[in-house]
Amino acid sequence: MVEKITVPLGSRSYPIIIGADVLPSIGERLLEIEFPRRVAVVSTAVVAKLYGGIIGKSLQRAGFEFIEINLPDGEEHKNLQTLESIYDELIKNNFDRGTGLIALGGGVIGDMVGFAAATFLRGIPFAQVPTTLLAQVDSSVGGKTAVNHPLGKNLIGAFYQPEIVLIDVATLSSLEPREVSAGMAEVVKYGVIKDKTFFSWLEKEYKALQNRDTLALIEVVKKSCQIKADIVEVDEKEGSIRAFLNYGHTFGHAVEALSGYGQWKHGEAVSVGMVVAAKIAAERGLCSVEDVQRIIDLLLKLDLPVEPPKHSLQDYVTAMQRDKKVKQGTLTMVLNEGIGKVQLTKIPDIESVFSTILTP
Ligand SMILES: NC(=O)c1ccc[n+]([C@@H]2O[C@H](COP(=O)([O-])OP(=O)(O)OC[C@H]3O[C@@H](n4cnc5c(N)ncnc54)[C@H](O)[C@@H]3O)[C@@H](O)[C@H]2O)c1
Ligand SMILES: O=C(O)C(=O)C[C@@H](O)[C@H](O)[C@H](O)COP(=O)(O)O
Ligand SMILES: [Zn+2]
Repeated sequence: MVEKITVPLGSRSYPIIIGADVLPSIGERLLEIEFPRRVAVVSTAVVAKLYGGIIGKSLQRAGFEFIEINLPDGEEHKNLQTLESIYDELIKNNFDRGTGLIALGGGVIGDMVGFAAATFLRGIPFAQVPTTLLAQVDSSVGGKTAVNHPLGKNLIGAFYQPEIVLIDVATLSSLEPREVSAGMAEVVKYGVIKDKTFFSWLEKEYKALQNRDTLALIEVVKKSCQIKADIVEVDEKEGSIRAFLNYGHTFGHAVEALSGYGQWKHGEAVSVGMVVAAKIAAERGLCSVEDVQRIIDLLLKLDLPVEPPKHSLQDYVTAMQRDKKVKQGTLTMVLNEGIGKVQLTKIPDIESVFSTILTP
């Protein structure tokens, strides 16, 4: 069974293919969309060892010429130095405007390869082949590409859409349980921002997802990609409602940067960030304390953290002032109205708002 969702963006529209045996047909699927016949498969050693062979065979069968580039693994390597190593390989191998990139891996690989594709020769086509739950439900879709700066997450990047997203949920069988939980944080986010019924479904079905039941995984990936595609269709470059997808990220990104990239998984930091956002929402009467508790309970069931790491209030404030939703010095946060709906709220007084939440 193969599901297909379209991200409708006019001439830059693209398909998301979701199934449990998609990798062996990658070559044919890239031929169908007239992807360049000379490509670089960019991955990490771990993922290339697991899935590079299947992809290589499929590309070869379909007549593609390809090279493989393996990058160092982990959030701590999502930076300009690693990006430069991609350009180096492409230039050494004479990649030109008739070539393309394939991002094979988690969100770190997808974000970096997307940014390399956006900038190399001012833009070459790329395909997303996400292999973590987080990348399948979120990062491979929507065209946000970036690297981190030591002082802040994703501060250097571009909006650049892939030509296709090829999702094989069978790749999730080799994932560490901690990575499944991290991906589920972004899934919970979709329930809180957009769909109360989906949130309730997650409260009931979370075990099937943790056990990696194939049908449950396809269902959750499909639902998540559809919610994201619907938002991106309306607001590709975050002029308005796309910011809803940033729920939990203002505080989450501060946690990641302050703790040292890689110490907290992105999904774990978002988990804590959602709890913080929900508590602020409750303080302002936007949601009830029962709603906050429901969010906490679901995150705990998914083995996700709900308490922030200890950093000074001033460090948190400084980090959050670098959020991309700060304009003319004022932060806009995404706050939940109950469960299933969010709003954008200006926070001119970050320090006083967060001192109430962070001080026990
Ligand atoms: N662009 C976006 O819209 C967007 C959305 C959400 C998150 N992100 C970014 O995504 C990144 C997090 O992505 P992530 O959680 O996938 O982390 P990740 O890319 O670091 O992958 C997690 C780990 O899983 C390993 N791995 C990948 N696939 C595997 C598989 N099938 N089997 C076994 N191991 C596998 C990787 O080697 C890595 O060690 C962050 O940098 C975050 O900022 C971007
Ligand atoms: O696609 C989006 O828009 C998102 O905000 C999705 C987030 O899950 C993702 O982590 C994104 O990279 C954060 O964006 P940023 O603009 O805050 O860096
Ligand atoms: Zn995220």
